Amino acid sequence: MLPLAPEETVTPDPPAPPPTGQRHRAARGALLDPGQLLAAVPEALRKLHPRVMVRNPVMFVVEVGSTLTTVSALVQPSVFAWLISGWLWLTVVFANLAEAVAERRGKAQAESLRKARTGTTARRLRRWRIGLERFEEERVPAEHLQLYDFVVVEAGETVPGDGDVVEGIAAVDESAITGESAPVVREAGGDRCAVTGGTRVLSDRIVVRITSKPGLTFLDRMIALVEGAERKKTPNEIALNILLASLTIVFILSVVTLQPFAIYAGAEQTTPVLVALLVALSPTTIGALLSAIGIAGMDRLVQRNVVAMSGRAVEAAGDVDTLLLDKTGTITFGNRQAVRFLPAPGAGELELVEAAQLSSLADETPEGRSIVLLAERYGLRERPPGELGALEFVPFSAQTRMSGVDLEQPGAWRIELRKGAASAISVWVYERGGLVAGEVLEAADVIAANGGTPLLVAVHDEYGARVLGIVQLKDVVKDGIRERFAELRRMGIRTVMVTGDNPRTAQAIAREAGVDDFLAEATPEDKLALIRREQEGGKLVAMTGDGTNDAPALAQADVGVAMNTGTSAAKEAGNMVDLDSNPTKLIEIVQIGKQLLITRGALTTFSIANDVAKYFAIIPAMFGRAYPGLRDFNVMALHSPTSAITSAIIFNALIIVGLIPLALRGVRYRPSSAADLLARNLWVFGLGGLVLPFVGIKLIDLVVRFLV
Ligand SMILES: Nc1ncnc2c1ncn2[C@@H]1O[C@H](COP(=O)(O)OP(=O)(O)OP(=O)(O)O)[C@@H](O)[C@H]1O
Ligand SMILES: [K+]
Ligand SMILES: [Mg+2]
Repeated sequence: MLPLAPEETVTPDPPAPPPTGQRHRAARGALLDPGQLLAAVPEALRKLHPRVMVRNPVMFVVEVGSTLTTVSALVQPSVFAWLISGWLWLTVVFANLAEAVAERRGKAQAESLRKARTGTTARRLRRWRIGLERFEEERVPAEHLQLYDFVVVEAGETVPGDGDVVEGIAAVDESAITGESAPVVREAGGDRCAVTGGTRVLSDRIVVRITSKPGLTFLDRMIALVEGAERKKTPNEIALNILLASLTIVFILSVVTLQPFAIYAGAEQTTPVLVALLVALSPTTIGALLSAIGIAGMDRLVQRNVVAMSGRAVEAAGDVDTLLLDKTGTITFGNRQAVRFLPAPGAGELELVEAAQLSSLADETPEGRSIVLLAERYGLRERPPGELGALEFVPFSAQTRMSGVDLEQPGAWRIELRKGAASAISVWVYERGGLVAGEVLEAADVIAANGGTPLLVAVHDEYGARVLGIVQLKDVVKDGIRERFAELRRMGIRTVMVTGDNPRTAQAIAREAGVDDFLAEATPEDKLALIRREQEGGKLVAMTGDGTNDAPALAQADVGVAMNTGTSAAKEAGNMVDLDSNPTKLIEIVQIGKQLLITRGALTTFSIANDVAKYFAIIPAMFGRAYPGLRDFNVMALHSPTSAITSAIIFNALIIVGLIPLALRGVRYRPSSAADLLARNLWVFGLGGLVLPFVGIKLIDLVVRFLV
């Protein structure tokens, strides 16, 4: 037993940071603010360090080119050389700016999370003398808490670390972490026992057992994540980077080998011209925005209160083929309520109600609680346990699909009561020498076929084993869930509803909700097997879960979203945590992942199309004099060779800044199949990428012609 009222009175902690519910909104509004761009300039300049730049091969080449051009401008000064050199440096700075702006929001968020962490003092409990059940409080800085320490948290105080409530119940303000200002209830025992360090207790007093090691709390990990300290390139990003780097190498080779031909043709080119050609041809737009796109994708998840442990998980979410969704709580509202008692032939109604009530006394599931409530309407009150002899409760488990109680007056009588799934109870009764009447099973089937869940109530006593009747549980399919599944289908994603419920109920709900497939009477092992099967067929699988028995499946899934209220085992196993603990969030996560992939694809298409167009501006300008035939290609009718090249480079730099908002916000898209999206992207971003430079470079040329 744990300690009770402490003797000393303790002054509460310094006031916790103000609820940061506004945080997300404020950050979102600031996304496209030019002030944000300006504020990120110092960071963008710091990133010019070659050690940082080299991580981005395309932009590193531009930086080297800028240096060469600057040297050449110093040796052979001209307005043209200085213009090119200046704009090349700007190109690099703009690329860094994209990344810096993307990181800023995470940094701001990390800052506000840090405030929730610092300065918290813990009221740690210390056993006063070995063997005595007396405890003493001591105050220690939160960072010094060890695994398995016990701490007291009272109204007005900040929870000093992650842990499970072992005593008491409290309203907790989790806004510092979730941004959600409505308080939540956390209580000892059951599924809602987890509290997170940095949240604030609003009422009452709880004792918490710490479950995180110092420096490894959820808050610490979240700070590291949003700050990007742990950001590693994802396999897709690495692959794209290799592709971009190879393209750049090809262009370097072609530009370098161009010079001998140029000299032969009597059109020797200067360093600024060669570098400009290289930069114009290289995929600088996507090279500049790639990392910002990834950071922004993670950030969009954080805005929706989802913490992804890796960028890879976000990408996987965008590629998911199969979505596993729980029935109860995800597709339906999940508070399955008892609505009716149906006595079996030969059994009395009150007999059934009483058996159902007794078997639910210790059943903390929503189903169990609702049975006790419904029984009260029959005038049955909970009785003091002594009256019933010795009680032994049998808790509900997803494996047994039943729960109940054994009552015993040793030496006198013994009664076993069970309630549960029809199949499970039938077996239980049969094993004890009884048989379930056909009428009962028929009635159960009718309930199931209408989407309800029948629970059979059975007794085993001196007269043998028999079924007393049925409790009908009702659950309602969430509004709008059908439309969401239709959306997912348009994206080519298969939805599978997984439930411990019987196949009839499952089928009825599956049809009503419009999922593609369902798995009924599923145990956690079945879930794991289903994921493996899908993966063997080359599919990427996403799922949500909260229980400890979901942990293996969460670990196996390509995208495993753990609920924040769930057990620590589930949170460790998954690769994302939903702070709102809303299982339907999985659908949004998939959409965010898709948007990330689509944005990256669209901007890559745009970037490469763009470079093709620049080719037409620069090549005729370079060789127009040596090969008059090329002048026919000078479709843009630019003022002069130098003006053409300068305009192309200015356009190349400006397009990066122009696309930063799109990279951060993500390309807007409507759910549709991959093929449709590809076609649309080719049209919009491919064609747009081809045409835009012609217009842009021409316009810039109209100004630049007066300079060079
Ligand atoms: N508290 C309970 N006591 C006895 N039997 C129960 C209880 N709760 C559920 N059952 C029975 O066990 C079956 C399995 O329940 P379980 O919670 O594993 O799955 P579910 O809630 O139906 O589906 P999901 O996997 O979507 O949560 C239910 O269909 C019901 O017949
Ligand atoms: K380019
Ligand atoms: Mg359940």
